[in-house]
Amino acid sequence: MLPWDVARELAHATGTPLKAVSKPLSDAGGLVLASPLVSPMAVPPVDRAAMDGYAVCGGGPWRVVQHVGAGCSAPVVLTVGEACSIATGAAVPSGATSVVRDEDAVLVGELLQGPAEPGRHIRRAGEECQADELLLPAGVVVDPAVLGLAASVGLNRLTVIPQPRVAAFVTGDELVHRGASGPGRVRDAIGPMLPGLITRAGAQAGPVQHLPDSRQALIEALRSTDAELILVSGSSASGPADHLRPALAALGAELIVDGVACRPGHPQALARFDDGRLVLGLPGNPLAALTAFLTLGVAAIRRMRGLSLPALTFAPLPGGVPCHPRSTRLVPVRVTAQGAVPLGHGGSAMLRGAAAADALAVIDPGPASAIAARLLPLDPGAQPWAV
Ligand SMILES: Nc1nc2c(c(=O)[nH]1)N[C@H]1C(S)=C(S)[C@@H](COP(=O)(O)OP(=O)(O)OC[C@H]3O[C@@H](n4cnc5c(N)ncnc54)[C@H](O)[C@@H]3O)O[C@H]1N2
Ligand code: MOO
Repeated sequence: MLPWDVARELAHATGTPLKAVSKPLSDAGGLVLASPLVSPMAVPPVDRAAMDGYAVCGGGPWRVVQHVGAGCSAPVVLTVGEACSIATGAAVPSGATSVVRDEDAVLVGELLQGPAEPGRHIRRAGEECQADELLLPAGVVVDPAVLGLAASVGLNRLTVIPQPRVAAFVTGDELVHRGASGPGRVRDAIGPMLPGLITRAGAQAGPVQHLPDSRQALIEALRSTDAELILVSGSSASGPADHLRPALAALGAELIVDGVACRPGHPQALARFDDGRLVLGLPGNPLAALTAFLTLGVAAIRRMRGLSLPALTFAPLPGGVPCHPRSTRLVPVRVTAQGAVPLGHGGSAMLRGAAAADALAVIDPGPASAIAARLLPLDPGAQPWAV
């Protein structure tokens, strides 16, 4: 049974970043830069007007000689005493010393007057970046602003790490997928959570497949997929219907994490096949499955995506939360301006607390109560935050 932090770091270390590929910008969103983003050109490439108005040369008054639209590429030259009307973003004519905004411009006949400090309202060539300048290091998530930046420096493609593929097998003869639980029937609450968790963690979710409680069926399922990460729920303990560890042993997988000292979620397991595929065992109790995915699953996926394991930020726990003497407690909390407030309903078979929560408070083992805790976001796509 490994301490929670050790298990999480081990899961991260066990993942292997996928091989970098080149993708058009339209397919690169959400992936991680595999190489630094370097601008191939100076931006802006030429001096541009920052306002709609008039480009002027020297002191006023000026005679308006022509118009320069944003898409105008013909060379325009101004000499002292001349002006041309200009649109925001248009290249300023050579000779222009300033731009007078429309609202500051006074036009009397063909003569223009207005304030014209040298350089005013002109975006200088190279002001945002120079050619060959490093803009972002490898390891940054390509979010919308990164896509826009890449486009604005003239790139059509990015070198990125593709999404890992995640297969999901939900086991349990007692499970039903429609209608109510009852004697001998338990409504599957893990299957509906997995696609969103996988997607929000930045991976590609295959269909959730349901398996009977059969060692052979599990062995065949594990053999059948080439996904980089395979989730198996509901076979993690040591009962007669819990086939995960025997199936992994039969297939020669290496058990990397065999239980984690946390509550809920202690029977979780992580194993690796010779070909590098990882298997994550999610305990059958639904909150335990969720905590296991957020602990080991997110850590392994982040490494496969080329991301580090973020340090979690602390928040105060008003009133304190009792520690467990030996295990890390994972407690559903809502993050407020006053700190992280436990919501109750955090038993391992319940999702009511988690569904209303923003995060799990990570309560380190100890003899008494914790007055602050790290926060593990319930949304695996969220950044850890502080209050
Ligand atoms: N002798 C021991 N028994 C148990 C231990 C233990 O250490 N020794 N650990 C308990 C804990 S903690 C957990 S968590 C579970 C883990 O069990 P499994 O991963 O083997 O899962 P099951 O036994 O199949 O199911 C446990 C529980 O969860 C319900 N379940 C299963 N799958 C789903 C699902 N998809 N949706 C909703 N509920 C599900 C299942 O019906 C059981 O009630 O083991 C404890 N026992
Ligand atoms: O640890 Mo179990 O995973 O509490 O429900």
